[in-house]
Amino acid sequence: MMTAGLALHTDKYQINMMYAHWINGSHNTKAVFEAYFRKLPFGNGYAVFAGLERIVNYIQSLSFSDDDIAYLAKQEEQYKPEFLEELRRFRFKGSIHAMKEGALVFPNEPLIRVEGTIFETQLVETAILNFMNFQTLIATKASRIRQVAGDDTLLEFGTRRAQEADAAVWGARAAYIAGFHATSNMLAGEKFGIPTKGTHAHSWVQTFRSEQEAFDIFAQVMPDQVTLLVDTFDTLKSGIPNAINTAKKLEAQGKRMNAIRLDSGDLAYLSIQARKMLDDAGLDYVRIVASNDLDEGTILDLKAQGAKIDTWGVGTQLITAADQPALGGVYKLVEREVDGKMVPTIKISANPEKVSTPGKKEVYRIISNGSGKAIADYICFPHEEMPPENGKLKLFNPLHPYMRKNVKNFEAVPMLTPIFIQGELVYELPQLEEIRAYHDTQLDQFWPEYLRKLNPEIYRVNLSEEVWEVKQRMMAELMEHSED
Ligand SMILES: Nc1ncnc2c1ncn2[C@@H]1O[C@H](COP(=O)(O)OP(=O)(O)OP(=O)(O)O)[C@@H](O)[C@H]1O
Ligand SMILES: O=P(O)(O)OC[C@H]1O[C@H](OP(=O)(O)OP(=O)(O)O)[C@H](O)[C@@H]1O
Ligand SMILES: O=C(O)c1cccnc1
Repeated sequence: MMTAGLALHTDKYQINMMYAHWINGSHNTKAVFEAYFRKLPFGNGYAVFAGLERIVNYIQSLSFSDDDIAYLAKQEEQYKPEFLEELRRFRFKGSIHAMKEGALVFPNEPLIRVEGTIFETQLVETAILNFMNFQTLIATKASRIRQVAGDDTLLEFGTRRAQEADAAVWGARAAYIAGFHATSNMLAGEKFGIPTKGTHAHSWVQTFRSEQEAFDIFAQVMPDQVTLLVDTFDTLKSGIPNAINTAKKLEAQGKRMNAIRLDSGDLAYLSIQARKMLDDAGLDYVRIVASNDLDEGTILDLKAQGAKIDTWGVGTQLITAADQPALGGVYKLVEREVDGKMVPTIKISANPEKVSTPGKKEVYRIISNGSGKAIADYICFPHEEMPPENGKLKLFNPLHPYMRKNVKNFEAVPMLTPIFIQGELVYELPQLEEIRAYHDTQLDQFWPEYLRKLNPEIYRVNLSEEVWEVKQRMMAELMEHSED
């Protein structure tokens, strides 16, 4: 498990740029970077921001150990010893603003803003993107699964097929933020306080002379918690009848079996049959858990088929975000120091969508006072007054001029929260339950058309006129220069 000692969890080019800045004497030049993604994953209408706690842990313990320095000293770049001494003294002294975990977030808005020297802001790029991209991706995937599952219980079962330990543990946390109810991963339970749940494997049944014996023994050990896996031999002919026998034996002791688990075959048909068999035996309280490569599509389909499943165990498809295994979040320089003053900077691309938006920016969520619902996200410079003095806000999309809207009677909620100010942690990390509750209030702030899984409405993310003008001016200037 990767814990402390993540200073070298960065790409070599960051160290090389730090070195070149140091040689050049420009390493203390101030810089502002913003992290954002350009495209929502899974065709969803929103993403669920996650990763901040890991980022905070990382920044707080960011220092180069003796081993790190020794390793750097061996590189073919032959970094000078004085540079390595500089790294040995290194502490992050910059400022970080970020969305809160559980926030609904949208393309092209800054999710994390990092300010400091070019030296420190460059170093942290790789790890910040790594944590933000993965955890936001899994939280968003979990949110989609939660939508189709309605009020059913969702268990995260992915560890054995996750892309290694960190992904399993932090992925379990991301899934919990977005509405999963428990995880099978005990370390995630211990570390974060996520409720843990477990049934048993086929091997439990296989180690006994009979399925009945296996069920009875397991049920005696933890009677009220027990969930019996019924598909080792024949679900309808042996698994469910044996589970019913066990449940009856428990009843005779005044105890109640929790559930059965189906893990193969036609889960719609089998769950309907199982429900009937359990109900006919007077066991209407015994619930039905299903697992087996479940995903949002299969769950939706199973529900449409009338499956009688109360609890869904979801592993591989969730923890690997199998239908889109990466979120393409980027970290772009938006301001740099020139002669002691901060000036906006832009990155041009042949693809207009990839042109970065210059200048350090704030994000406001514009909430209608009438409906309490979000109207748009509004990106402006920190010096721009929000809400404007006249109380009116012009929302415009210069690429689609017909999409103009004037809003009055709104609240402008600042979305970027101070996390570190000049190296000091100023944010109290919320309890996981608070994050989960915050996520629910976030969902409540959006009309259903933005939340639906299929072909959601595109939520507005608008630039202020000033930001737009600066961007246009800088693009035009660069074009002029390139024509020379
Ligand atoms: N009624 C159903 N409608 C749609 N999908 C289903 C239904 N029942 C099960 N599934 C899904 O179909 C897939 C079936 O997987 P698979 O072909 O491996 O069969 P299996 O029953 O698991 O067989 P095995 O016994 O070999 O494990 C799983 O992803 C499962 O969730
Ligand atoms: O299918 P997933 O969504 O990834 O969910 C987790 C799966 O992992 C287990 O199977 P596995 O064959 O690994 O072990 P078992 O012997 O306990 O069935 C479990 O029975 C589920 O089928
Ligand atoms: O508890 C379970 O049933 C479980 C846990 C992990 C993976 N599959 C199933």
